[in-house]
Amino acid sequence: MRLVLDGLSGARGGQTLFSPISLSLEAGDALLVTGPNGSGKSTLLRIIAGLLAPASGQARLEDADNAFPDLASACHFLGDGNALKAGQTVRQNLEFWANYQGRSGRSIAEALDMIELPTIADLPTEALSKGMRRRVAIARLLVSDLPVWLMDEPTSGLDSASVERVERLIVDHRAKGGIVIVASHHDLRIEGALSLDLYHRHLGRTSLQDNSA
Ligand SMILES: Nc1ncnc2c1ncn2[C@@H]1O[C@H](COP(=O)(O)OP(=O)(O)OP(=O)(O)O)[C@@H](O)[C@H]1O
Repeated sequence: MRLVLDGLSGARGGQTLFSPISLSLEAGDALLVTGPNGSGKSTLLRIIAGLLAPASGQARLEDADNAFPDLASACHFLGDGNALKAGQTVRQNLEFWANYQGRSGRSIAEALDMIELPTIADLPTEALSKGMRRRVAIARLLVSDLPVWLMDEPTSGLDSASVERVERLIVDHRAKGGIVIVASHHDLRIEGALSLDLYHRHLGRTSLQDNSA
C-alpha cells in the first residue's frame, strides 16, 4: 500500500494556501505536517480525506487491499472536533463509529483500556473533561480497522501521559503497516517520519531519536 500526493495543492475561498506537494508514503510510514496557524494543515488533511476538493493534483492510494476502492474509504479522519454526540454515552458513540466505518477493530472495552479510561463506557460524553473527550475521539480510530490515520492536532488538550500514549498508538499502527499523517504544533515524537513544513515548504525526515527535521 502506498499513499501518493501528486502535485496536490489547496485553496480556500479562492486563495491558494499551499502550492503543489508531491510525495509518497509507504505502508508503515508517517508524515508530520507543521506550519503556523492558517498555513493550511487542516485543509491538507481534509483534502486527503476526500472532504474537500484539491485546487490541483490528487491524493490516491496505490497497491491497496481490494477492500479499499479509493483513498477516502481507507481513511480515519480525526479532525479538530471530536465528532462525539452529546446526550449519548461513550459506548453508544463508539458503537456508532464502529458500525459506520465497518471493518471491525478492537472491542469498545479494549479501546477504552488502550486510552486508559476503562470505566467510562456508560457515561454521557458531556460528563467527560475536554482531555477525556479527546481520548475517546482517539478510541474511535481503534474500534474499526482502517489503514490510514489522518490526525489533526490529536494531542490538543491532552496531559503528558496521554500524549505518550498517542505516540505509542501511532508506533503500533505503523508497525501493523498503517500510514499516519499528523498535523500538529506540538512536539510529537514520531520517529523516522517525513516532515513537511507547509509554510517554509521544507520536506525532511525526523531522526530516530527526535523530531528535528
Ligand atoms: N470554510 C472556510 N472557508 C473559507 N476559508 C477557510 C475555511 N476554513 C478555513 N479557511 C481558511 O483557510 C486557511 C487555512 O486554514 P486551515 O484550517 O487549513 O489552517 P491550519 O494550518 O490548519 O491552521 P491552525 O494551525 O490554526 O489549525 C485560513 O486562512 C482559514 O481562514
